Amino acid sequence: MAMDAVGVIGGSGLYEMEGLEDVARVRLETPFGAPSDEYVTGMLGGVPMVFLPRHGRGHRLLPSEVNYCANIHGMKQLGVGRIISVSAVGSLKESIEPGHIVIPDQFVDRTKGVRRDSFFGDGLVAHAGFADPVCHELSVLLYRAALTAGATVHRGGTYVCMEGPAFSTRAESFMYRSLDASVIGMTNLTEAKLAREAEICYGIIALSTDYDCWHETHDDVTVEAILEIIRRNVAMAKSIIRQAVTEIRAVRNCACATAMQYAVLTDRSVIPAETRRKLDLIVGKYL
Ligand SMILES: CSC[C@H]1O[C@H](OP(=O)(O)O)[C@H](O)[C@@H]1O
Ligand SMILES: Nc1ncnc2[nH]cnc12
Repeated sequence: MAMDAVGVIGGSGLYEMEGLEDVARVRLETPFGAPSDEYVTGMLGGVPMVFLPRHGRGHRLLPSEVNYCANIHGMKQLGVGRIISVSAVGSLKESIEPGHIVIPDQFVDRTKGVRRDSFFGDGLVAHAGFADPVCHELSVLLYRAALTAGATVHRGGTYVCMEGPAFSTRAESFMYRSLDASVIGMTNLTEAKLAREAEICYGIIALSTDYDCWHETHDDVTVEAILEIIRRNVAMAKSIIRQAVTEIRAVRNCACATAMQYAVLTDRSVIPAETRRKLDLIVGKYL
């Protein structure tokens, strides 16, 4: 059996992935609309890879405007079994300094229902288990790869996913700290939910770029400061990916691949034909 591809979703500051062989650009349509940009497919150390810049090339899409459903559906169409997200995050802990890497394993949802975060609806009800929202095996792999690549890396932690686009108020930032959350960003929770529904493993390389606005002796977050830290650390993120890919196994042994096996509630006889068609790639095998 051919190996599943590894998808990389590049966040702020990561719009291209160099070093792939046999590169092709693929423009896809999905039943959920258009993805953020063309996918780039290629090979890395013998592993099939698919890259997509989350906000589009040129960073054109707000976190709330990204069509996450289309992005994940496109990854599924291209045979992706694991997604590595690369993201910029604000730090909510003193010990997570700008320039450090975090591999988050939990989320707090502060999105506002503006963005679509489920493939389901339109006559088909399903509830995915999301107690452990990222793939443990993939996260361990990313943690080890980050150590090998020479990063200062924090294993685990809670990612607060806010709606944006404005950054947090100081009161909000203090509130997230009181929850013992580790980092804050605007994108990853939505992707993790959809990846779970699509039975794709999801793991995060989060680059700490700032101390948000809670720190007494560091400046409040600005885009300029974020971009400067990303510029200095983007090579590290790419080297973590390259390292991780060399150790990825052909077969997935985690629960992600069968996550939706018992998730569909709707009586099969009442699912509208159009909805069946739309969701065929996601849960067709269970209907
Ligand atoms: C660059 S400012 C805030 C922006 O950066 C993060 O993006 P991504 O998660 O795609 O790396 C954050 O979530 C915001 O979208
Ligand atoms: N402080 C912050 N808040 C939200 N998203 C971010 N991305 C990077 N830094 C951030």
